Amino acid sequence: MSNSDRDSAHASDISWPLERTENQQNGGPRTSTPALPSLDPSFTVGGPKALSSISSRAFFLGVAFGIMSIIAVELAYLGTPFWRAPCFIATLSIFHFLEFYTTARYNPADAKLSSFLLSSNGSAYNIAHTSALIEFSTRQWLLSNRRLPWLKMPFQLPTFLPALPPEWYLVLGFMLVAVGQGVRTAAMVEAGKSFNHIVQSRKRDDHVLIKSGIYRILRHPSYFGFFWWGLGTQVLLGNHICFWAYTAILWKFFASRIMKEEKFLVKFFGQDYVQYRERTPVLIPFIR
Ligand SMILES: C[S@@+](CC[C@H](N)C(=O)[O-])C[C@H]1O[C@@H](n2cnc3c(N)ncnc32)[C@H](O)[C@@H]1O
Repeated sequence: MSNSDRDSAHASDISWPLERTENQQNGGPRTSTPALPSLDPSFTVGGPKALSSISSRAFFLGVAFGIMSIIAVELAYLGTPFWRAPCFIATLSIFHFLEFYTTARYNPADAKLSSFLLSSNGSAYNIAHTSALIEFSTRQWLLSNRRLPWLKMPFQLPTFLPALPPEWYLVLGFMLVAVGQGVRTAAMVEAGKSFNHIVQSRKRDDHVLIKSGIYRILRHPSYFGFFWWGLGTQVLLGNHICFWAYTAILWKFFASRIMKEEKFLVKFFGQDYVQYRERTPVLIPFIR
């Protein structure tokens, strides 16, 4: 068989249905394509793994990250501290994208729409981030009005209004956000199939005790990461009220979650977990 014969034989294998019909009408070779395997309904519209919804959320987060980063850089260039607000939204976009991406890459069987943690975090989560933006914007607006006396203020400015935090505070904020995000992602990578956004009350066959990588240093690295990331965002914004509110709410949430989670881990892994717990810290203040 010459090269051109081989090419035309191959071409007929992948021909479209219309061409195949013409082939058959002309008495050409009969070809048939195997039927497509039926699609798991969870991947279709409305399902928990709907591919269209997953792609649109990833697109939305990418666009939000891009636009917010450009605005933040522009505002910083213009010398206004308002750049911190779009920077905060950009860090949120990265966080939510990485929650899904890391699950899809290292624990694909568990990857679903809710892995973005966009709507499954409850109203407290949304209220917290909205409050952070409100506190920041209000304070910045009041401060900028104080610097522009020709702007008529509708009320007397409070004299206790805190000024913007110093530069080193900003560096600390960036470091907390970067370290927190890095540690959380590293934990999800290391734990792989054993990582689940929902605390498991029954041991799955593929659930193994992870004591390696970042888990060698920290007992709950993904919680450690989220705790310090959350506080870092408030340091970055220079928020005073939300910083303490985030500290209290996150601390209470993780203290109770760790206690509940460890009861199950002791049930799953027995002495192995008890010994691991003894020698590995959490590094969230006052959680042993
Ligand atoms: C959201 S993940 C958080 C994991 C861990 N607490 C952390 O902060 O990195 C929750 C799931 O991880 C599992 N898990 C927690 N620590 C684990 C470990 N060292 N090895 C294996 N599974 C673990 C729990 O059983 C639970 O189902």
